[in-house]
Amino acid sequence: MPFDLSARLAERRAAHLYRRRPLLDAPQGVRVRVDGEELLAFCNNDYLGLANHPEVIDAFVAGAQRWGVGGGASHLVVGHSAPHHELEEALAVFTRRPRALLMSSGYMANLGTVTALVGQGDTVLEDRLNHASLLDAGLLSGARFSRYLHNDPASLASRLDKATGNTLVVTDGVFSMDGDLANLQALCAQTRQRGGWMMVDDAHGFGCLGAQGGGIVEHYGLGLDDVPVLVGTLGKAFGTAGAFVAGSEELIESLIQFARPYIYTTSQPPAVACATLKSLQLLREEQWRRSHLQQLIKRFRTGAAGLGLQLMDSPTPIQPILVGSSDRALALSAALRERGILVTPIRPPTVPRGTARLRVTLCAAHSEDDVAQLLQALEAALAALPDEEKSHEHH
Ligand SMILES: Cc1ncc(COP(=O)(O)O)c(C=O)c1O
Repeated sequence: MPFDLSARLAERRAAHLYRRRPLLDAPQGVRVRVDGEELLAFCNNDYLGLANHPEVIDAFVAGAQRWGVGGGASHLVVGHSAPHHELEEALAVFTRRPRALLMSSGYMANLGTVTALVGQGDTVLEDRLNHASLLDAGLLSGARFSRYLHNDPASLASRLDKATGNTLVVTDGVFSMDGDLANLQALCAQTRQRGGWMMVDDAHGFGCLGAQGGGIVEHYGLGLDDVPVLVGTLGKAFGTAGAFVAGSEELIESLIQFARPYIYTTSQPPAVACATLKSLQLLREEQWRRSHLQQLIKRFRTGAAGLGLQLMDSPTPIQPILVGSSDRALALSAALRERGILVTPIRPPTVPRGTARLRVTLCAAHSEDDVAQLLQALEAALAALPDEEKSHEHH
């Protein structure tokens, strides 16, 4: 009997780490039907409310009529179509980089970029709280792989001093499970000083940070020399699907030549690129989405602090409530659900042990009333938890 899968599954269940998939029976949005229940949701990454925007849907439908459905081949064979190309040009303008390359997902963009840039004899240094796709990419690359303390330029500097070969420093722009920003100015300065290259995955910053939604590099005013490798994803604030890498002409040409997850996969449906072109336009032009989101973030943080909840240092729509143990996170999420609110618990190994949390995400499609409803439900849910479940301490 080579595989004892049932023992592995039982172990996961016993540790309160078993995952199940809520079944969504509605378009993505603020009011959804999940597992047969109508719920007010605070857990998707559709930060600007574009996933279900009528103009984005129209662009997608018109794109399918004009270009068909399937990409049909990989980009290097005959799958690179005019909408993909147009989107790449628009993304280069948007990111103020010479070029951009469209990828099928953020996971693949990260895997493809890191593995194309470093290999045996090189070094890859990552924030210890980076997204799983970046950590997997570092391991797969075959380069010497080391993780520095979260957002700590001194910890990065000591590793840079020991680095060999080409050195790639990799960080999330906005940390996906905490919502805090990378300390990019200091990290970039250390990296440049010691001849490394900085790669930023700004999956959660694009659309939300910066006056024009240009993400963390716009927020800090960082150029190509500071961040030569910039990754963004299109399934979050853009509301569609896919990802991109932006940088120099040479970087993009190198990825086309060497990034295996780019080369050996079918291109995304061209209609998705048509939809993304429309959502990019809305994301840039409709500034009110970002300012409304900022209002909601302020309202939530003030209310949650008033309830004594342990928040994180986050100026972004990702507003986790630290709970501690996995069973407490599950209990609080269930208590909210009984009150008509959906907030998913996040448990190890997605976050470090003892830091299970409810990852509240806010979205421009929420109203102030929705946030007030969430706060009321949180107050009632906390009061209803059994005594041992009430502590807000960080275990
Ligand atoms: C920081 C970060 N990078 C990359 C990804 C992966 O992007 P995608 O969903 O497009 O694969 C995610 C989440 O999905 C993320 O949070």
